[in-house]
Amino acid sequence: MRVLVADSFDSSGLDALAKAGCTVTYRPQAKDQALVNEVAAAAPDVLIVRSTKVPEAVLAAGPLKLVVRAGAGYNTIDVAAASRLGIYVSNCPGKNSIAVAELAFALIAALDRRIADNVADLRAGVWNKGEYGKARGLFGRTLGLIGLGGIGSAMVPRAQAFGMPVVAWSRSLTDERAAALGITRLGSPTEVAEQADVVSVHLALNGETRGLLGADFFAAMRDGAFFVNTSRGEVIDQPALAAAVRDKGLRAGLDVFADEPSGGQAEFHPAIVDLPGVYGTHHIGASTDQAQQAIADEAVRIVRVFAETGTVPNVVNLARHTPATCTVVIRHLDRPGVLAATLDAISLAGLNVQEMENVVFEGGEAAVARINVEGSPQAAVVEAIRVHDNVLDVQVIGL
Ligand SMILES: NC(=O)c1ccc[n+]([C@@H]2O[C@H](COP(=O)([O-])OP(=O)(O)OC[C@H]3O[C@@H](n4cnc5c(N)ncnc54)[C@H](O)[C@@H]3O)[C@@H](O)[C@H]2O)c1
Ligand SMILES: O=C(O)[C@H](O)COP(=O)(O)O
Repeated sequence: MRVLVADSFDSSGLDALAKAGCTVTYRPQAKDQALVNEVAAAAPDVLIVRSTKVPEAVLAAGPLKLVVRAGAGYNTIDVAAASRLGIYVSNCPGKNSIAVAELAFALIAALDRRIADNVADLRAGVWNKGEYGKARGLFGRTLGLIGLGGIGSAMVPRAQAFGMPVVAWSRSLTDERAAALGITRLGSPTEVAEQADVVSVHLALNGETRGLLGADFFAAMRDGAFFVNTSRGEVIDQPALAAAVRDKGLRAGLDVFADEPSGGQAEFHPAIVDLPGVYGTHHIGASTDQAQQAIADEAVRIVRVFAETGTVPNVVNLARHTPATCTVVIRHLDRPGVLAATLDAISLAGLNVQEMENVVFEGGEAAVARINVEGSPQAAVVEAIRVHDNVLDVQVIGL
């Protein structure tokens, strides 16, 4: 299996891929047209990336079968194009959650004590205990979480260790899960904004979450509250946040920015980072040795399973629902030609097969095929399948 790795990747992962028999091309700097050229030249089966953008031109440049996002968020991959081209997209869910939660807490503590300003003043020869001695402290202040997936969940025990009550909004959070976690479930992001002293955002970026937190959300936040975003810059309306920083004394810790560079070094100067009270970091949430090792292990596991079984762990772009309207269940003797004849009958009837499986009973004498089709097989089609010498029984179940 040929694997192109187009981002920095833990060396243990490169070694493990080679040990698994993969031919590995490592091009951590390949971006844009250079990446298109690398895919065309290396003809990889698998592309592994971190934040490197994977547009349709990259997907179409070679015989790719699988793109592995060595991380959590896959918004930088044109998933719709991958789906059209029949290319799997997988990610490594949960493997960097602790690292990101650690950074979010580092930002929260840094905002409270204004650590970055402390450091800058001291380096400039200014001693100012009078000013920097004014901090409210975190104990007893409420943390509001928006999104309670891998990272949001990792925030909860950390907040509890700091003595911070937690309120949260997440589309799938139930009262039962909230009670089990020892947190309070709220009904909307705005309610979180109203009730929290510190808000931390942990949403995936997609069509529904882009720009989700705008002027109304920041208007609902408490004066002087803290806002931390380690998810994606595009989830928030950055000018609205900047206005809230200026007008109501919000402090913000931002690890991610709209239109940030996808590589390790570049010119980049978003206006918001110049505001007093805003601490920006360089999209480093996942960048700990521990997290990158765990990510590499998972990316290698995905490639190995794919190479060894043809199935792919953690796929994010399989259809959740197909247009199938019924399942044709064929109990048959496990002989060559049964499935071919069945599919011929289905095809001749103009029915479109959506999904299928065939399971074999112990001993290998008999098997059952389940074929989900779009459309209703007429009695004649069912009979055409049933008359095959090795078919025992045919049943049609509506979906
Ligand atoms: N700063 C970093 O280095 C860093 C590292 C890892 C992840 N991230 C970002 O953080 C995000 C969250 O990571 P995670 O590991 O917790 O992912 P996750 O998939 O476990 O959680 C995603 C959360 O987003 C919510 N969500 C998704 N679509 C939604 C929608 N349409 N409406 C409402 N809620 C929706 C989910 O319900 C879930 O709560 C990632 O998608 C990624 O963008 C950043
Ligand atoms: O979604 C992720 O996993 C993070 O944003 C990490 O991005 P990175 O791999 O480019 O550091």
